Amino acid sequence: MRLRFTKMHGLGNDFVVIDAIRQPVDLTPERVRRLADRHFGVGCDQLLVVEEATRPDVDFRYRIFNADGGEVEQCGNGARCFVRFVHEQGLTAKREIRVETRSGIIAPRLEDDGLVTVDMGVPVLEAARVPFVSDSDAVVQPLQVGDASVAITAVSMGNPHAVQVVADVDAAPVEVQGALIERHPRFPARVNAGFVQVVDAHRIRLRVFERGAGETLACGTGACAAVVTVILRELAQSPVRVETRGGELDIAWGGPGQPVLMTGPAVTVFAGEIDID
Ligand SMILES: N[C@@H](CCC[C@H](N)C(=O)O)C(=O)O
Repeated sequence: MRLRFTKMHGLGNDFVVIDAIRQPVDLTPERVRRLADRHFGVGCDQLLVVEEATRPDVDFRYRIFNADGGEVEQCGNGARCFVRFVHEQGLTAKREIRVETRSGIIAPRLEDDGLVTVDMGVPVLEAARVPFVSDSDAVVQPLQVGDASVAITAVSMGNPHAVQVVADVDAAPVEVQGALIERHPRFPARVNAGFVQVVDAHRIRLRVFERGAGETLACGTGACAAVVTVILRELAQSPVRVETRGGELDIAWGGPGQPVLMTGPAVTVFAGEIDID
């Protein structure tokens, strides 16, 4: 199978984007892993597939696969790249679009300055399985990770995140602890592990060990989950600028029951074709 693809990134979280509207695409987990391979394929953290909508009230369907081949529910940096892709490819002229994902509909908007704002939906506090909680036990929970007991907030942004607050994100044991948290029995579907340092009421620093991809330079849904966490823990207030190793994102959240708005860049790097068996 010969596939046309576009390589994109959002703050260094990189993607292979495939148009499945204008070419036949048949992906298996093995093919995803080969495309994502940085030595034998194109290389990416996630593969994004753009498809026709399956319902009349949305413009497109968008599917997300981690580098390990697993299909997942949501991807924030990918959502921004998705909008830039459908514009650059002439698939739509709309600046505000509605997109089906595995975890529901999101609404990204291409701004006049080229940045993209995405309504990422209402976060859910996993411990309580409700979007509105006042119970602090549900906000901060102990998790035994190897020899350490860490205090996590389990937030779903459509996909799962376990966020902990650390004193210094550069010194945080992201690789070692992130890998243990990703596969912790508390999260049967595995989880993205976030490490957040509060700089001041409107600025945090973040690293994320992503499920199915390892540590990435930035994670959009991770940034949303981190902001929800620090606001619920009363360590910060909306809006919050999130510093990642790949750059900065702006996140606004009005509190429980409200959607999270994420604004940041999306960049096209190159396009190509690849033969994949
Ligand atoms: N990098 C993404 C998240 C991609 C999916 C994640 N690894 C998961 O398994 O849930 C983002 O920008 O949100």
